[in-house]
Amino acid sequence: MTLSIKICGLKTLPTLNAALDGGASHVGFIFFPKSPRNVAPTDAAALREAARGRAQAVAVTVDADDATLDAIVSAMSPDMLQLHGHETPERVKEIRARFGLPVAKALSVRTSDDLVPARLYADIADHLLLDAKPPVGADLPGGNGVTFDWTILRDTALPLPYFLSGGLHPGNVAEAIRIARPAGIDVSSGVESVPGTKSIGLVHAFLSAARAAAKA
Ligand SMILES: O=C(O)c1ccccc1N[C@@H]1O[C@H](COP(=O)(O)O)[C@@H](O)[C@H]1O
Repeated sequence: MTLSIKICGLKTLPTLNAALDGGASHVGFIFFPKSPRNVAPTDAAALREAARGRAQAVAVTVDADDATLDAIVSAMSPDMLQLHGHETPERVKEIRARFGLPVAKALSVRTSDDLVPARLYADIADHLLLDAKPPVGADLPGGNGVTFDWTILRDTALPLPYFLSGGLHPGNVAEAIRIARPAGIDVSSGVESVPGTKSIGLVHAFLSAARAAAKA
């Protein structure tokens, strides 16, 4: 199986290079001012250039309006958009048509009921991204380091390939892959030393654990 591996919330060249050298297929940049991983479009553009030809650059946004998306897309030309808010199927369709880019729609998951809306995005998004529901009172819709019960994915046929995310780290990614068999995995806080600061050692450990599990 070819597993896509996304390292998200990158802000610096050394950590981007760790992700690229370790074999990440996707690198993610967060455009959400409340996040400790937020980057300015111009900074993301420089990182994106460094990744060009080596990994897909993903712009992560949360209920962004057209002007915000225009600024991000024109500054850094992402390969993919990750919509991590409450974007409706109509809004996802509009964004995909406006930019002509593949879209991953994030869904917040706690129980199998939370997978039901996936069908609404079947002909509209290119991928799903299944993240755990944020804890009550959390400031962020993602990047909270929370897992959900991966076994619910065994009994549910989803209409699109999906990235599994939420609370993954070097110590649990192999089990997550074994249970869920996702098309891709995505990590942010699980490869950080403190929120917003990636650890090169953890990035390498995550990538090698994920690559080994994908081969098993
Ligand atoms: O990481 C963030 O700060 C963030 C902010 C706003 C939307 C999404 C965000 N990150 C995404 O959250 C998931 C899971 O993160 P974690 O591994 O549990 O920390 C991941 O898909 C990130 O792309």
